[in-house]
Amino acid sequence: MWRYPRRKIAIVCGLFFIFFYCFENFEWVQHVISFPKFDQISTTERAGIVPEELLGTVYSSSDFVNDRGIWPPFWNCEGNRCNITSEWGPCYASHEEITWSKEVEFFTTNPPSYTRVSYMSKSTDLAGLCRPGFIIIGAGKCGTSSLYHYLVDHPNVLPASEKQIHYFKYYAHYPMKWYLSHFPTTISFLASGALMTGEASPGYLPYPDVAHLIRERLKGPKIIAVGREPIDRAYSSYRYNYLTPSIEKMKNGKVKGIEKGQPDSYYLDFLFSFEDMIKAELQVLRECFAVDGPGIVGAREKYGAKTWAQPEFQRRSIADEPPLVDLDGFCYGGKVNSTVLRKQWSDLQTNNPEKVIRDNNLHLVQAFIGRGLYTLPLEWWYALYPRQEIYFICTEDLGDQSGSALNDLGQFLGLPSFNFSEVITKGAYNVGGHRGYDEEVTWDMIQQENQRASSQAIPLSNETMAELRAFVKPYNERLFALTERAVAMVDLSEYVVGVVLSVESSSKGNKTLKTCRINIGDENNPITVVTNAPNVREGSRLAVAPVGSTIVNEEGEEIETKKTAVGGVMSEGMLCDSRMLGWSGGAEGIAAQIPDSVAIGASPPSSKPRPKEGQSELAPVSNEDSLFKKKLTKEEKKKLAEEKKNARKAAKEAKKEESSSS
Ligand SMILES: Nc1ncnc2c1ncn2[C@@H]1O[C@H](COP(=O)(O)OS(=O)(=O)O)[C@@H](OP(=O)(O)O)[C@H]1O
Repeated sequence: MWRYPRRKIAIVCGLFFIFFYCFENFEWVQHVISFPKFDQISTTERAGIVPEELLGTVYSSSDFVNDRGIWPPFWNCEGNRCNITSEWGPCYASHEEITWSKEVEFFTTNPPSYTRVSYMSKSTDLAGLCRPGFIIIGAGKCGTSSLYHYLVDHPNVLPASEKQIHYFKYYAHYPMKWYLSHFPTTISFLASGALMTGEASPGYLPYPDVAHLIRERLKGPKIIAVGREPIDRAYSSYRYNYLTPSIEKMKNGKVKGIEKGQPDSYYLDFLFSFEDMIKAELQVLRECFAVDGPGIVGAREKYGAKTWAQPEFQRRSIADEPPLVDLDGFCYGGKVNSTVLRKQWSDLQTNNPEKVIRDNNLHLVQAFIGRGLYTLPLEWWYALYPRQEIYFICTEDLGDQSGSALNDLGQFLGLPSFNFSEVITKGAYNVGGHRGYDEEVTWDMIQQENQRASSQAIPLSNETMAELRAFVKPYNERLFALTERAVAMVDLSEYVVGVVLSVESSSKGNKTLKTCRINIGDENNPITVVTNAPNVREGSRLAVAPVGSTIVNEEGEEIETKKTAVGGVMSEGMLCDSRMLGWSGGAEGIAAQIPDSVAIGASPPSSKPRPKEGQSELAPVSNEDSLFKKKLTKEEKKKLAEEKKNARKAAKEAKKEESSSS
């Protein structure tokens, strides 16, 4: 038997390899090995734990309902009582007897505990495990790590054992018990007074079958999606998924023929530029989205007849809405983690043999733009989930240090109010291509990094940038129609920093207008801008959108700034508020203040400068109507007029009724 030990070892290793390959790649093998099917999983019949016992200890009855009267998901409660049978709140009852005083004491001084369950486990007993109350589904590189960490800092939210579990994408054939073992146990939930837990797997968003699986298996968690200006997202992904790991690989001598241990810049010659990759991807996407392109045809063929997708296909064809697209499934070479390079990139590689495209994570490296067309995957999610169960948040709002965006999200989740500002001001996670979802960087460091021009500017030629912007625009508009949130690009290069030389105030009706002479670079030819921003005075350094520059309104539409008469004076541009600059924080209609360190005539900085210690940032907000106020579209104006008319009619009728009854 052991005469040829090397051969034997090779055979055993080969068999192992074949087994794992088949197991990972062929569903039928997984069936033969037979993990319990989801519907075979029983909920435990054991008696639950009475939370009333805990009221006044770790829980208080007000924890169960927030200021807007919303219950956290899964809490089977009514009034002040929770219904305890086999399940309690988000958890399955534990088999263990719980001594509350001991447990409470233990969990106030210890982190939450997790049950370790092997993915080979055949047990269907979910006793002692809890389900997620929220799932952050992506998109990747949109701040999902920060959002997850901000949320789990809420005193009533417990973290999962890791940020991204990716169960529904990669491991859905493992038992449900394995998935739930990534969340804190029932005991730690109860003893810590937690109301929910959750996870953030950016790989969920792009896949229609993941949307369906989560809906089918969990029935309850709130879905949170994050979107960022698509070109920023694409560049972040280029750095994180391509540039940084490829340089690391070459630096460590893992690429044959390339010298190791050189400075980063040395390796750039061996890598494709952002421009190269974007051009190739634009071609792929154009082909894929053609009327009979694979994104549309593939989606129809794969999902058109599925019971859960069919109604949406039908609805869209009757309503004459754009067809559903399966971008990741059919535009980038098929399967996730596929090593298939689409023709456009393999051509690039053939023509530039000295350059490399890494062969792992190809699905991310090929989808820099695609992953930012958020509306395409989200349209599947919105078709499968009731609107009130999905929340879309913009990355640009995540850094709002007042915490208001997070407070709104907390309300949506049904959490008691919490000052998220304290958590956000500490910093952000996974910044600037740093690897590691749990790595926090302070805002000061982020600002320093942003100020280094090289890390800021997106390296695209003007033509490619314009082409890319035009390409993503209709998808941003579709996203706005779906979610009412805009992720439009702000091109700061068209705006200039100016200093106010003089201000003249005048009244127009109940508005106070200020006519400002502003030096935007040519001291002898200042421009005139009329504004009603309350925080403008002589010497203010501000950002100006001059005539000819583009502004993006709240609907995501681009409008060219024109010379316009305001209060009888010709205004040669407008002042920018934070939203126009894409800065987080800062009230609407308040002119963004630029620090003295930014030269007159230069473009404004891409993130909001932090005020110096003790320096008040802005003048008080005025209640006056603002020049920056949202411009209504024709339809919106019509709708508003109709609503006002109906309200007047209703008021009249009510009055009539009142007088006839008296
Ligand atoms: N609070 C806040 N505000 C604005 N932007 C933020 C915030 N937190 C994280 N980020 C930026 O998001 C990028 C990381 O996203 P993810 O954590 O989703 O990345 S990952 O997909 O999990 O790898 C990463 O982008 P880049 O720095 O451009 O790479 C982060 O800087």
